[in-house]
Amino acid sequence: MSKPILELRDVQTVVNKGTANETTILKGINLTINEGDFITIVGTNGAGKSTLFNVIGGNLGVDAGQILHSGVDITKSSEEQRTAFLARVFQDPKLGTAPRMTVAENMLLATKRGERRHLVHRQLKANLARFTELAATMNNGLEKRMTTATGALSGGQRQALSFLMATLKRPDILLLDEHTAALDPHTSLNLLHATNERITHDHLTALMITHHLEDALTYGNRLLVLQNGQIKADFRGPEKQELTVEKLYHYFED
Ligand SMILES: Nc1ncnc2c1ncn2[C@@H]1O[C@H](COP(=O)(O)OP(=O)(O)OP(=O)(O)O)[C@@H](O)[C@H]1O
Repeated sequence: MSKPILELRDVQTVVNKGTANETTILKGINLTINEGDFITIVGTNGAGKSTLFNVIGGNLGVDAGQILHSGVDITKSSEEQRTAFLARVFQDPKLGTAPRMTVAENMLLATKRGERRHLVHRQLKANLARFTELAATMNNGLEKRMTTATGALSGGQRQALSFLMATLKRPDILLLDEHTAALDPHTSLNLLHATNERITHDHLTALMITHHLEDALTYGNRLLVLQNGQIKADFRGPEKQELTVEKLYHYFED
């Protein structure tokens, strides 16, 4: 049986505390994520999806409740500490890569996620063949640009690189925050296929926020609907397989 890799127990997050704008964003989130879960997350604008990733990633503190990683309480641990076991890919292709460094240099840095990082050129040479092979799995010509500065890549190639970097050193938890939303339909589909391949092949545990209901249905073994800071539905296995866009769409109606 799969083991819980991440647990959120009655997590609440309040912003603008003590002011007239005080708002509770996450209103008691209870969530157990098992090893190998690939969870897609949908919900209306402002439902709290990115905030959920922020509290998991440690970018935002919690005001009540607990977060556990493999049974260990990490509620108070910093964002930096969590990078040892967690990786995140954002919507913006510019985030997650160093623009002046080459593709290969960025990949080398990514192998040291969660450690003190510095580039050793000897290691670059030793890893180049492996990095090139990995880049080729992205199916977008990234492997031909290993010595190109990342800032000169297309948005699709840069986002593919961000994804590769997030998974190069196996994370216990991979957070995908609308990571294909800024890409054109073809490039987006290509990255989604590559994402699914990597998650399935490496048995990664991943959470993926998307506004595309078809994608939320197609990928993963679980689907969460977030509404107004709460988990409104949690579909798994056969229940998820039987879901349709029409049924899911009801959650978006007033
Ligand atoms: N640091 C913050 N300070 C004040 N309000 C915040 C903060 N972070 C999030 N919010 C508010 O909390 C609510 C949830 O935001 P969040 O970005 O998590 O929603 P979302 O589901 O990711 O939305 P979208 O689909 O538009 O990306 C929004 O109303 C947002 O304005």
